[in-house]
Order: sequence, then C-alpha cells, then structure tokens
Amino acid sequence: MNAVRLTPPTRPVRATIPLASSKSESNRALIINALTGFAGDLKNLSTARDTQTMIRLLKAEDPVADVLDAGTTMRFLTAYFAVTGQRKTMTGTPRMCERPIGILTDALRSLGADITHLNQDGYPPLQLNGFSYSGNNQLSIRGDVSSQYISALLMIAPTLPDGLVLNLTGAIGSRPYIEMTIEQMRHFGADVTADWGARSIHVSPKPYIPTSYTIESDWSGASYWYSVVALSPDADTEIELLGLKARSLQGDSAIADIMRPLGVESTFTETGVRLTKRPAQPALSWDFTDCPDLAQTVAVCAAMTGTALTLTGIESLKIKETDRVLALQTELQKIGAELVEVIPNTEYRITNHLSLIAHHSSLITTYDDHRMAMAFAPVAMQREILIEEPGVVAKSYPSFWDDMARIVRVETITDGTKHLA
Ligand SMILES: O=C(O)C1=C[C@@H](OP(=O)(O)O)[C@@H](O)[C@H](O)C1
Ligand SMILES: C=C(OP(=O)(O)O)C(=O)O
Repeated sequence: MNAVRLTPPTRPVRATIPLASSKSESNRALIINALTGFAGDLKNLSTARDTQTMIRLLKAEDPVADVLDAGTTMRFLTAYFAVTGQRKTMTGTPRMCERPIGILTDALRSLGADITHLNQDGYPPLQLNGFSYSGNNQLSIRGDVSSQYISALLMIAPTLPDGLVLNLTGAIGSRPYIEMTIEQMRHFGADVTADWGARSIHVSPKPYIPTSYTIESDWSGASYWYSVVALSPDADTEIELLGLKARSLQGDSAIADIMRPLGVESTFTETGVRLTKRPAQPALSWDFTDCPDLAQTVAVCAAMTGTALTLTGIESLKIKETDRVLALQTELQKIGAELVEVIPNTEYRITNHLSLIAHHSSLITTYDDHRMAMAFAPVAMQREILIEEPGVVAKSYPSFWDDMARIVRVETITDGTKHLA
C-alpha cells in the first residue's frame, strides 16, 4: 500500500506556505502565448502536472497527445490543435476517456474542424484531421456541462477570420473561469465583449499581441490551508499564504468568504494573505456553481467542525477526476459524517455524527483525485488520518505534502517501508 500517515501537530501552528501557482491561469497563458507564436514571456508557470503536460504537448511533434488526467489540457489543446490544423490523436487516462467532450467537438466541427471520436461518440480519444474554415462565426453552446469548452473556444476565437459570437444556453456553471479566460485574452490584446444578461460573448478577429504575464498563486490550493486553520485547536494559529491577491482572476478566491463563517479570518498583506482564527457559526449554505473545486474542502471541513452545511451547485462534480459526490459520500462516512442528497441532483447536506464513532485513524481512498487527498488532509489537525495514493496531488500541487510537513507529522508508507517527511 502507498499512503501517508498524518499526525496532529504538537507545537503551535505558525507557518508560511509558498503555494503552487494556478494551473488554470498557467494553461490559459500557455495556449494564448502559443497563438502568439510562443513570443510572449510567461512568469511563475505552475509546477502542476496538468501544466507541465500542457508545456510538453504544445511543442511535441509526436502525433499522439496524451493529456493524462488533465481536463483543461484536453479541452484547450483540442481547440488549439484543431484550429491550427494539426493532425493529432488526443487521448488520456481511462477516466479522461469517460469525461464528455462532444459539446466542444461539435462546436469545433461547425467552425470547420475535421474530428473523429475513436471509441465512443462524444468522448476521447479523438482524431484531429485538419481544419478548413466553414465561414460560421456564430455558435450556441450549453453552459451547464463544463466551462472549459467555452474557454477553449474563446481562446482560439481571435484567430478565426470572422471572430466568434458565442451564445450560451442553459445555466452557466464555473462562470469565473470564463471570466478568467476573457481577462487573460484581453491582457494579450484580444477584443472581447461579454453580455451576461444576453448570455452572449463576442470576440473580434484580431491577432494576439505577445506580452509578459505573471501567474498568481493557486487559490484552489489555498483552500486546504483555510481548512487547516479552521480545524486547528490552537487559538493562536497563524498561517501566511504567499503570492495571493485580494483582487484575483480566480473564482476560488471565494474561499476567503466561505471560510469566514467556518472560523477563518483573512488579512491581505504585501506578500499574500494571513489566516487566523475567529468565532465560527453553526450553520452555512453555499452554492458551489461558481467554484466547484472548493466543494470537497468545505464539505470535509464542515464535517469535522460539526457545521450544518447545505451544498448546492455540485452536479458538475460527478464528471471530474472521479465522481466526487460519490467519493465524498463514501469517504466522509469514515470520519463519522454523511453527505445526504436532500433534493435529487440539487441540494445536499452534511450530517455530522462524529461523536458516534471511535476516534481511531481512518484510511481515506483517493480515487485518482488530487482534491480527495488534499481535502481530507486537514483532518490531521484533530486526529491521525491515513491518505491512500498520496502521489495524486501532483496534478495540481506537487509540493503539498512537503508543505503539510511544516505543520503536521507526515509519514510515508510505501510497500511496508516508512519514511518521515
Ligand atoms: O477552466 C478551468 O481552468 C477549470 C474549470 C472548472 O471546470 P468546469 O468548467 O468543468 O467546471 C474547474 O473545475 C477546473 O478545475 C478548472
Ligand atoms: C476538475 C479539475 O481539473 P480538470 O477538469 O482540469 O481535470 C480540478 O483540478 O479539480
């Protein structure tokens, strides 16, 4: 078995955490910069595997592009390779081949891309066979499956002869990620107008301008440290997270607001944000439509603090690295809580009966999902916990366990051998 055993801190909780930079911002900057002919200057690119895979595949001459488990890399590169007329086979992990992409491939086909689904219609692997512009510059696209399809289309839009008008249908999930895309495009000189009331985004045909861009630290990664502070029994806990800004392009900066009622105060400094403890509230309702990647962190934190948490907007979690709703339902039971579906596919509630179970250490399964591992790690602020397959964190936050070892004891168990980090 591969696992880490995390043991509660024995000294005051004070630390400065450097954080990885945002893989979402990095992967957008890389695609846009590729469309400038790789002429810009990108600073502080993420060390996340999803970004390192993007860097490698953008320049690889190999006809097969294996994105592993990186959703943005799959969706953004498919649009980029399609519109630049590159013949590529796009594939990924078995789970990636279960994550839908048909909405994007249909849109790209109507722009003029020749794309074949090699196994199942609407899913990777894909064969890209070139591009011949159809003359179509108006598309309708669903907004309620994945915003990554919309971001992928927006980023290639300035290179199309007539630009693009995207009309969004249905509910819009993960909207801050679309806004992040638009802001980064503008930074590179694109002319983009979004009319959210009319649900329409207009991109003019205009080449990107090469420039320099510095990527911010990752607010999604910051969320685990908020949970560490919320769960710390030490009233004087203080953690500073470096490289975060109050005005961020990342919608996951909402974690500062979500965690206030869970007992964490955020104070922005010149270098980042300082987290300290404040009184917590007994109940909280949150709609995660705009920030789905925060749901696991907050669910585990609420389970441990005994907060009555109502969650909405988590439907998209079912098509991410794993079915995160099912994974949470299974693993929360191991720490004495339940995620109950109150209104089918709409509203969920954390029911906490921690006192009913013995406080023995639990072994958390991670289902090839980095966020399962990192969301459960802060439990170690209160009791020993074991996390299986800890290497999954490399997808977004490779130094997570090293950073965690600044606060709790981290013991690696590899096939019967123990190492201390
Ligand atoms: O565009 C992005 O960088 C992302 C968008 C979100 O996906 P969905 O739009 O599929 O919700 C998010 O969950 C993912 O981690 C990163
Ligand atoms: C869902 C995620 O990533 P992606 O969709 O890019 O694989 C994530 O990082 O939580």
